Amino acid sequence: MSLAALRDDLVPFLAPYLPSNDVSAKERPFITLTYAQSLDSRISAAPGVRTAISHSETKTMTHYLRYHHDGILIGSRTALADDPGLNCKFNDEFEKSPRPIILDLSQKWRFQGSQMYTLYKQGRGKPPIVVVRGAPTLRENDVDYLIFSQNERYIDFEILFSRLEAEFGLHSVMVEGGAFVINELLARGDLVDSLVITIGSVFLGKNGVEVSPANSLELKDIDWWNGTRDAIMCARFLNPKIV
Ligand SMILES: NC(=O)C1=CN([C@@H]2O[C@H](COP(=O)(O)OP(=O)(O)OC[C@H]3O[C@@H](n4cnc5c(N)ncnc54)[C@H](OP(=O)(O)O)[C@@H]3O)[C@@H](O)[C@H]2O)C=CC1
Ligand SMILES: Nc1nc(O)c(N)c(N[C@@H]2O[C@H](COP(=O)(O)O)[C@@H](O)[C@H]2O)n1
Repeated sequence: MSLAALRDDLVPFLAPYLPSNDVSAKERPFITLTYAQSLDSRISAAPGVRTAISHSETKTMTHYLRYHHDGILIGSRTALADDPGLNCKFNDEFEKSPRPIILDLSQKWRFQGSQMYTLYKQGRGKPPIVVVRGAPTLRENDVDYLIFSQNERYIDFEILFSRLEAEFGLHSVMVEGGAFVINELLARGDLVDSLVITIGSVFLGKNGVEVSPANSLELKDIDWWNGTRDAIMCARFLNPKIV
């Protein structure tokens, strides 16, 4: 299904928060943390339940962000629950799809049979980079593996992002979720260059999957966009520090 047209006013609104076109290698990529949340700070109606929060206007905005990023990162539970495509449908410019990056340390997710696989085979998406702990138990065709040591329970995002730049040449990565990943990155504001949050006009209730940082955080460079049903807040972290 094709996307709604991008609202004209979203282009100047988002411009200051997008990665630059500078392709020279840096220590790490430009990082955008972006997700859609309800009014009660939930990103899905219940654990493992794919939940549409964004209106078609803001869904198109997400594909516009995908158009502007080299990589798109999600946690394994989002990959398993949502079976997402993670491609770029903006103007049907599928070749501008970001490289999916799946944090799948315990190796539960499979590319074959996924929506990402179907899109890749149709030439409408890219194959993933799967982040694993230890040697992959099953090496799938067309998948790149980013291998961490068996001893590492949780991956330090600073190291992960540096490796994505150094080993895969990704200059920009948008992090879409899920809650576990978002909460971890909210605690690492020093690594986040832009924050783009869609707020849908819905309450998802107490069973919903909540996003919330461990500590209070202050923002700067805040701007708001109002759509038909959703709003988007763009910002940067003020005094980001490691908590
Ligand atoms: N509204 C929105 O914008 C979005 C909503 N969602 C929703 O979010 C929900 C899923 O979120 P959630 O359950 O929190 O799961 P996540 O998608 O955040 O995945 C969590 C898993 O990712 C791996 N992981 C994350 N961080 C690290 C790290 N630093 N080091 C190693 N492994 C890591 C772990 O996998 P392992 O278990 O292998 O160790 C962990 O169990 C779904 O319902 C989905 O629909 C998702 C994205 C966006
Ligand atoms: N922007 C946005 N709005 C919502 O309402 C959502 N539920 C999500 N979810 C994220 O998008 C992924 C699905 O992507 P495809 O449409 O399949 O390409 C999903 O896995 C979440 O990361 N995002």
